Amino acid sequence: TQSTRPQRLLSAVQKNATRGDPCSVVRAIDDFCRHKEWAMNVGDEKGCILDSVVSEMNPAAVLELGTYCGYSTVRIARLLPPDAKFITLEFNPGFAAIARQVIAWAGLEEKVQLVEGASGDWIPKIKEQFGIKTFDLVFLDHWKDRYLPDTKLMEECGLLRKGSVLLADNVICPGTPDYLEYIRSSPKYESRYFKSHLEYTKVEDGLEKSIFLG
Ligand SMILES: Nc1ncnc2c1ncn2CCOCCNC(=O)c1cc(-c2ccc(F)cc2)cc(O)c1O
Ligand SMILES: [Mg+2]
Repeated sequence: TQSTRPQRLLSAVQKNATRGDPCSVVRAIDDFCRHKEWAMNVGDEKGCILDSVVSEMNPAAVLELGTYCGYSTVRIARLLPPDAKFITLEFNPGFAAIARQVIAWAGLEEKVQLVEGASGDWIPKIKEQFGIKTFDLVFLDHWKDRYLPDTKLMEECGLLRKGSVLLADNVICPGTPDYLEYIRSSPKYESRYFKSHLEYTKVEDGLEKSIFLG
């Protein structure tokens, strides 16, 4: 039977990366996506911006919306302090199955809780299910038309505190116009755009970093 692109990406990790070495897993995925098959990981260029945001925050509680193959999950988890809580939500069971194996190859399965399901269904249940009060950092990288409704949902569910950071991928390509309009005009957020490129291409894209002011 035909393999899927995520399966071929996992094979490239298992072939070229060292078990237990997150950086080699990140490098193997970037090499595969740059030289073999493009895939919608945040990539190396935007990944460096993600790394700097995570490192400067040293977050105790992180939420990722949209795991895909686990590339950004590994990038984030490798930088977290030992007892940090990190939840990543993936809707697609096929993607989730691959991501679990990529995260395990990096040796980070203890640091990440991968939950399968839709963000809109899970966000209201996170507090009770995982004993999390608020998130210090949320990385939005799922359906682009879910960024805005899910941000409002996180506000309503009290998952954000003064100083919580939302970091949104793809605000230019594919684009999240309603989210950008809301977050940049809302008095509840202080936003900044980090100009970059769509992963593995010369097309413009960027990350929007927004601090919740409470
Ligand atoms: N827990 C959840 N709840 C709800 N929905 C969920 C979910 N978990 C997953 N999903 C479903 C959506 O997951 C994938 C979303 N990501 C993208 O679509 C994406 C697309 C491009 C892209 C594609 C083609 C181009 F030509 C140019 C750019 C680039 C990117 O960097 C992207 O991130
Ligand atoms: Mg993305």
